[in-house]
This record gives sequence, C-alpha cells and structure tokens, in this order.
Amino acid sequence: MKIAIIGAGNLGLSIAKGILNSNGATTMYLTKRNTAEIEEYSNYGNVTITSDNREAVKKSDIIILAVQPSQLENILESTKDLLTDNHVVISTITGFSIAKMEAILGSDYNIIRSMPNTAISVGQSMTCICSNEKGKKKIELAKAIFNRMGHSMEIPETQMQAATVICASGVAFWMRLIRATTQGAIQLGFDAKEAQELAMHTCSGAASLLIESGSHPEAEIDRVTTPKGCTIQGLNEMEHQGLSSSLIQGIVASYEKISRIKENQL
Ligand SMILES: NC(=O)C1=CN([C@@H]2O[C@H](COP(=O)(O)OP(=O)(O)OC[C@H]3O[C@@H](n4cnc5c(N)ncnc54)[C@H](OP(=O)(O)O)[C@@H]3O)[C@@H](O)[C@H]2O)C=CC1
Ligand SMILES: O=C(O)[C@@H]1CCC=N1
Repeated sequence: MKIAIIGAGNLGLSIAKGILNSNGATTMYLTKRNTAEIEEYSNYGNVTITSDNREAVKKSDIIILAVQPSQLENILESTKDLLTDNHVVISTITGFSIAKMEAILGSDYNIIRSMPNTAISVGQSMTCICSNEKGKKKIELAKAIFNRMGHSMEIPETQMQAATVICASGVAFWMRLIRATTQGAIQLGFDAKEAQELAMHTCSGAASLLIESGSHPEAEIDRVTTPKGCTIQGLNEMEHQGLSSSLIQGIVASYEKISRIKENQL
C-alpha cells in the first residue's frame, strides 16, 4: 500500500509509527509545512518527508488527512484535481462531516471518515469509521488498515462525535485515571516508577479481562469484592465522592464542546 499522511503532527505521527511498526505500507509520504521536526523519519527507507501535499497525493493510493479542522479545506482544494478512483481518502478530522468534504471534492471519490486515537502508534487504537456512498466498497480495506493497528468498528456518521469523545479524548481520560491511581500508590509507599508500573499494568489487565472473557465489569467486580473487605470499602467511598458521576459528566461536557466546535465550523 502506498500511503500519504497529510499533517504529520500528534495524531499523524502516531499513525505513521503504527504503520511502520506493522510493516503496513510499501511507501509512505509524511507531510507538514515545517519538515525539520520529522526529518528522522527519512531514515526509514520507504518514507518520504515533504511539505508538498500534491506530490504526496500523486504518489499514494491511501490519503490519510490529519491536519487541524481549519486547515483541511485549503488542502482539499489544492489537491482535489489529482484525485482518482483508485484513491481512498481517509479523514481523521474532528467535526468535519462527509457532506462538507463532498461539497469540496464532489461525491465521486472514496471518502472514509475515521476516528483513531494516539494508541495507534503501539497498535492498540480503537478506531471508528464510516464512509460516503462511493466509499462503501472500500470500508473493508479501511477496516483492514486500522485492524492492523488495533480494533475498528463501523458506525453511522451521526455517532462520530460521540466516538471522538469516547475513543480519541478517551485516551486522555484513562491517562488521568492511571495518573490518579499512581498518586494513590505513592501515598501508600511505592516510589513513583513502581507506582506507575502497578497502575498501568493493573489497568491493562482489567481491560484484557473484559476483552478476553466478554464479561460485564460488574461481574468482574463481584469476583474481587470480598464481603466486608477492602475493595468494596474503597469502591463505595469513590462512588460517595462521585467517581462514576464525574466521569459521565466529563464525557457529556466533552461531547457538548465538540457539538459547539462543529456548529462554528459548518
Ligand atoms: N491528537 C489526537 O489524539 C487526535 C486528533 N484527531 C484529529 O486529528 C487532527 C490532527 O490533530 P493533532 O495531530 O492533534 O494536531 P497537530 O496540530 O499536532 O497536527 C497537525 C499537523 O498538520 C500540519 N499541517 C498544518 N497545515 C498543513 C498543510 N497545509 N499541509 C500539511 N501539513 C500541515 C502541522 O504541521 P506544520 O504546522 O509544520 O504544517 C501539524 O504537524 C485534528 O483534526 C484532530 O481533531 C482525531 C483523533 C485523535
Ligand atoms: O481534543 C480534541 O479536540 C481532539 C479531538 C479528539 C482528540 N483531540
């Protein structure tokens, strides 16, 4: 696969790392205006670094768009004459609808809208995808690309904002929970490095339990909570302090913010 990543910033470079780690591309173009910061990637034999988006589009089949929302329109306008039937355009842009992309490109091209997260760099992204009418026949290809770097789910476009909060912002939410657990562990006597190791591997184990057993979180909690024991004491105190409620409220606040950003853009 010949892949171009237009906008090699936080997410674009995470995708690049995921692709390189999984040998997922025969050639890869990485573009940004200031290329000095990513020169090290030219050490990979099959990677070209450039600020020329037109060259990247011309030489690639899969075009992954990872610029800020306000930067996308110009990029689409300046490259659309190069697009062919063979191209699959995969946008990762928050709040930029397929209709808005089609208003610029037309509806004759394969357009996939995706929402990966930065864990794509280590092959662990939860990525949601949807497509325009024309792109429906490329959705399996898009899934195959993202499944090499984690797990993908096809969803209706109407759920894309919610997926952004849960999956993309979600990485930051889980990081904060792991950080808070680490701080608790330090207070209980572990040094900072040990504390983080305990927190992150316990978090990873808890998620793996659900993924591999298919069971419900409360069923797993029941297996841990000894009657009158320390786990239920801790859990109940966390809930008295509003743990679940604050998480849900944060998720809803994040969703409301995305909705406002989207309204301003469209
Ligand atoms: N960060 C995340 O976890 C996630 C982000 N997203 C979405 O991904 C997109 C990118 O986010 P993020 O990576 O955080 O943003 P960044 O600002 O880190 O990256 C954007 C990149 O685009 C480059 N860029 C800007 N203009 C151009 C241009 N004309 N041609 C080529 N490259 C250009 C910038 O580099 P330079 O200035 O040198 O050109 C920059 O490196 C956003 O739309 C965001 O909503 C979605 C899911 C998760
Ligand atoms: O914070 C943001 O707005 C973007 C979208 C999801 C992750 N980063």
